[in-house]
Amino acid sequence: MEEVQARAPGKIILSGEHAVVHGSTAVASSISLYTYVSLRFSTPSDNQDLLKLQLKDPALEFSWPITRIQQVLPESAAVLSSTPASCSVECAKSIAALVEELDIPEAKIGIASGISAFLWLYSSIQGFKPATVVVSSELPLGSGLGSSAAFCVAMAAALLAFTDSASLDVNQQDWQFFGEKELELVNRWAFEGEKIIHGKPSGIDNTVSSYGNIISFKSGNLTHMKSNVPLKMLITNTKVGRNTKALVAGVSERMLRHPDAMAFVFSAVDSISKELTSILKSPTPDELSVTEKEEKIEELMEMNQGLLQCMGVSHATIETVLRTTLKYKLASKLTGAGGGGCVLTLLPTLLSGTIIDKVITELESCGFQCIIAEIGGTGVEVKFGNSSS
Ligand SMILES: Nc1ncnc2c1ncn2[C@@H]1O[C@H](COP(=O)(O)OP(=O)(O)OP(=O)(O)O)[C@@H](O)[C@H]1O
Ligand SMILES: C[C@@](O)(CCO)CC(=O)[O-]
Ligand SMILES: [Mg+2]
Repeated sequence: MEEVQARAPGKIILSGEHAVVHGSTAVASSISLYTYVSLRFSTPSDNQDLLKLQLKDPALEFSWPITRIQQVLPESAAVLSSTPASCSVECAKSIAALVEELDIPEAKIGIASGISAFLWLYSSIQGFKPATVVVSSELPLGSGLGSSAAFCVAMAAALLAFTDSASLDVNQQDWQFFGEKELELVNRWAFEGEKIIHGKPSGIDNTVSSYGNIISFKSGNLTHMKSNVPLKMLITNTKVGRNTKALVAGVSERMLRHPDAMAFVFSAVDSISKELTSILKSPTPDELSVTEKEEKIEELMEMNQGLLQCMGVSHATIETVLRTTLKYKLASKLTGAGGGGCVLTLLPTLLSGTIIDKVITELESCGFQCIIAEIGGTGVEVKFGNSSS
């Protein structure tokens, strides 16, 4: 049987987005919303030499003759699946040519980077085999919940599942995790995909999607942790689309214009993330200390949001969410790249359901979409057999 499914979670960044690209510490958590990738290799009875890609979320399908891909991407055949490699500038140009041939509708042109990442990962890990790949997601795309990372992690997992690098039980029909060494390989390949979509990613998004739970991350070094505080977050999607690559580039340009001031901003974010890490890791003996910790976390979120405004990545709709939740004495901060997208609001343990309902009603009356997702769930998993099972 030559079919496998992979699923990888989205994420929220509790502190440190953007600054993490410049070497500060960041704290991120997986959330229980997943992207699914199914991979089925063609058999001789299929009698076709196409690589097919079905993207359920933008409702688009594409296919390429394998010979066309081989003609355009000969060098990727030299890449070993056990040695993640970046897509070279020449290769990126070749892939761009393949993607331009697709005539993607202008309104959905943002998915071009995802298709490019797919072509690089597929040809590098699996070479030139006819297959059908289907992608679907519970995550809003381009909203700050790590949809690109979940896409790349689930894709890398499905592609590696059939290689010698993966120590998996192909006869097991249930969801299963990779071994530690293989999971690192999935994460490193996903990072190569994120580079194509994000431009200059820090690696925190694909790492928390690969490993799950909560991580403290600084320049590739990570600390895995489970929160000793029962963090309950309201996620408000402003539904303002934006592009992480452009927002990350904008912060780098501001840093070049104001190097000293921005260095202090990044350093302050580093301190906030380190304090948040120690709060989350410290034991919580009783309810009082939970409330005390929640108050500290709220203050850190508020301070981080102020620094994100310094970086120029807030947005009018994000400010509307901040003002609305502040009326109820709740702390909020953007999560992910900002510029629209999603905003986190901490819901303290002692907050009444009535207040939560009022906040959600007011936010949704602004046209926003609110979800309360469990945070700190599992990382990437794979399941052999067809996706209907
Ligand atoms: N399910 C999917 N199907 C197809 N393409 C996807 C999917 N999920 C993500 N992508 C690709 O990733 C892009 C969105 O990535 P982007 O980094 O801009 O947003 P995000 O990852 O949701 O937010 P953030 O990086 O701030 O967490 C899409 O435009 C598309 O190219
Ligand atoms: C904005 C950013 O810090 C997080 C995006 O979710 C980019 C990155 O770290 O790759
Ligand atoms: Mg992304």
